[in-house]
Formats: sequence, C-alpha cells, structure tokens
Amino acid sequence: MNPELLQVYFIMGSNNTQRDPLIVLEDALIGGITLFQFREKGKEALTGKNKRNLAIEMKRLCHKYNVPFIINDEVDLALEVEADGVHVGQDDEPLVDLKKRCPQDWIFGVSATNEAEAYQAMQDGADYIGVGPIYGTQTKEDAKQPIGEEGLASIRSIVGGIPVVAIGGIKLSHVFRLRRAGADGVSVISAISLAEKPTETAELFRKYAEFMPSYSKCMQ
Ligand SMILES: Cc1ncc(COP(=O)(O)OP(=O)(O)O)c(N)n1
Ligand SMILES: Cc1ncsc1CCOP(=O)(O)O
Ligand SMILES: [Mg+2]
Repeated sequence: MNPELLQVYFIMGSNNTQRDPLIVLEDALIGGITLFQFREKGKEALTGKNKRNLAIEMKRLCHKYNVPFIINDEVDLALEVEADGVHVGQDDEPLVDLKKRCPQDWIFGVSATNEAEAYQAMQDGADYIGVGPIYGTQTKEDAKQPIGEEGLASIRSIVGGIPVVAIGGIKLSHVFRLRRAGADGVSVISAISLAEKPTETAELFRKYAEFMPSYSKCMQ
C-alpha cells in the first residue's frame, strides 16, 4: 500500500464522541484525514442493524472524500458492507486465515506491541503494522503498557520498509518525534473525535505529516 495513506489515520466508533459520529467523521474528512477505521466496541457500542447501518453511512462518507474505509476486528461485517480493508490485533482472527476469505485487493492491517509480533505480521503479509500503544491512552481499556518512541524505533529497525503507523495517546505535538522514530503516520481516536474543532485538528495533523517525508517513502 501507499504509505502516505497512513499520514492521518483516524479511528472512531459511536462511543468515542458525544456528537453525531457521522458529523465528526465528515468534519475529519474535510480536514484531510487519509484513512478511516470504524471501531465499534466497548461500553454502549452499537450492535446488529444499528452497527451495520452506521458502517454503511460511514463508508459512503469516506468514499465521497476518496478515503479508504477499514473495519476493526469484524471481518464478517467488513465483507457484508464491502469495506476496503480490515484491521486485526493479536487476539483477533489470524491474518493468514482471513486473507483466504477476503478480496485480495483489500488493505490488511495488523497490530503489534513488540518486535516479534511486528516481524510475524510482516511475514504473514500485512499491508501495514499498527504499532503501540506508544503513550498512555484513556481510550482502550485493555491496552498494553506503552512502548514509547524507543519501542517504535526498535520495531522499525527490524521490519525494514513496511508501512508502519503509530497509535496510542498521540497528540499533535508528538507527530514529528514519531516520524523521526520510524512511523509513516499516526493513528488517533480521541485527538480528533473529542476535538472541539475536528476539521481544524485533522488539518493540522495533515500539515504536520506533509512537512516530513515518511520513512517508507525514503526507502523506496
Ligand atoms: C491502526 C491500529 N493499530 C492498532 C489497533 C489495535 O488493535 P487491537 O490490538 O486488536 O485492539 P482493538 O482496537 O481491537 O481494541 C487498531 N485498532 N488500529
Ligand atoms: C485502539 C488502540 N490500540 C492501541 S491504543 C488504542 C487507542 C488509541 O486511542 P487514542 O488515540 O484516543 O489514545
Ligand atoms: Mg482487535
């Protein structure tokens, strides 16, 4: 995949905002997010038809702005709504299995917290690796211990040029440091979903990202 798609990777579910999630998503799209992941889990998460309808509306909005629509964890939902890809973690369906039942041209993302997981994700054919949590996060209850910028740099040193996105507790002020540590981009939930002005915040993330060439781009 083009690593520039990871520049500003926004993730959100209906419980990551007090507002209408579709309005927050469209604000973020207007601001210039480059990739979106629908992550509907945790307290008061939607289920069944309501979840599917929200996914369909979110996909429609993403495509209006030419942004790929990824679904977290739920491969069957992703197939049902014809998403553009899926993201799975270490406790989810293994990549090698889900690749057998998903379109080949999908974007496949895998989470990694350490070097061994990242190396395996690369071997299994992930299109990108979501590395983290980098910093402490309030958003994911079962998040592992933060690995810091050093953890990210160490993972980058063993995975070569595969696209890598940093995740977990990331704010605007971290972007340059994370790029220097080897990230092609940043993945955020609360920094945009809880921002007073999601459009302006997304716009700033995009400007910061464009200021520095990504690691993978330099390797090409
Ligand atoms: C881009 C990105 N990176 C990491 C994750 C975390 O995935 P996972 O460890 O499976 O945890 P949940 O998000 O499923 O709670 C992610 N979703 N996206
Ligand atoms: C899904 C996920 N995976 C690792 S940390 C995290 C939550 C990121 O949310 P925030 O950007 O609000 O810290
Ligand atoms: Mg998961």
